[in-house]
Amino acid sequence: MGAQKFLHLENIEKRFPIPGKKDYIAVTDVNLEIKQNEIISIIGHSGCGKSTLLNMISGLDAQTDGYIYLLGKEVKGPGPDRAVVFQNHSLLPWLTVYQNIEMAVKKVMPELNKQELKERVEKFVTMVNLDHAKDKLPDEISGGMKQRVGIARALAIKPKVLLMDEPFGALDSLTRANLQEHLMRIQQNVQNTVIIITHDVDEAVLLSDRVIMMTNGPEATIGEILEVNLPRPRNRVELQTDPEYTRCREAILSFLYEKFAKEDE
Ligand SMILES: Nc1ncnc2c1ncn2[C@@H]1O[C@H](COP(=O)(O)OP(=O)(O)OP(=O)(O)O)[C@@H](O)[C@H]1O
Repeated sequence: MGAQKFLHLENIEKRFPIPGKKDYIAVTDVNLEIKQNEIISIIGHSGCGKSTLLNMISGLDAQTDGYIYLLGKEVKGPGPDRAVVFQNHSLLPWLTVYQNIEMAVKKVMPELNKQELKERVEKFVTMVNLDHAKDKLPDEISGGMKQRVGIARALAIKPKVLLMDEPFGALDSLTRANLQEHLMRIQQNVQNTVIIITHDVDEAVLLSDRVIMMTNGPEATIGEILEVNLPRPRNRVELQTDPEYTRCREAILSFLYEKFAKEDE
């Protein structure tokens, strides 16, 4: 028997029933193997099934055909081994930054004693540089800070896979760059497997080891997979003149705007 695969998607299909009509086949024939500690991004035009795919990996939705395995075990629903960060920070407004993270850790790691719990929460508050804001409520901090809390909360439960659905999509470009830096730095520390959905070509190249490019729906599937052979840590300014960066950017742009251009975007 070969080595166990980390995360494996096999012949995934998702159909949505449409009342009175034929089912809508959003994605089909998706086969993908994701390695441990790998950062991959999924890019494609609106409606190509990126969120659908992520929801199936998270277990929030079920595929209508095919299998998803995490470390050999079939994914059949949500679980703490897969944490999700959404575009709109889903923090509880009546809890402070600290308490939002604490609540998640308490739930997933009930075995921790008071001191261990405190240390764990503080470690992740510090990891996203929010020590100064730990007693603030979500309404009292900026959008970028809220998203950092979301990332800290997701990572604090020690997931095997971090799933991010356009996590920086709602932020201005400077805040977005700042969060990308946070994510890259954190990744160097915690070595998670990260799957990130993005519409942003530069973000995909900057962050990823591989970029998964989806064809347009209906019946969207993986069109091409691009390997990004850039060493880490990556510096966004230096990358601008790196031939590998340019090659990757051009490959994605050509896929999205030549091979699979979409008129209505
Ligand atoms: N519950 C549903 N019922 C019917 N069709 C659905 C449902 N959810 C999604 N779809 C359709 O499946 C396709 C894929 O949707 P999905 O949200 O995964 O795309 P996406 O690539 O994430 O889009 P965007 O980039 O705009 O967020 C779309 O055509 C969408 O309309």
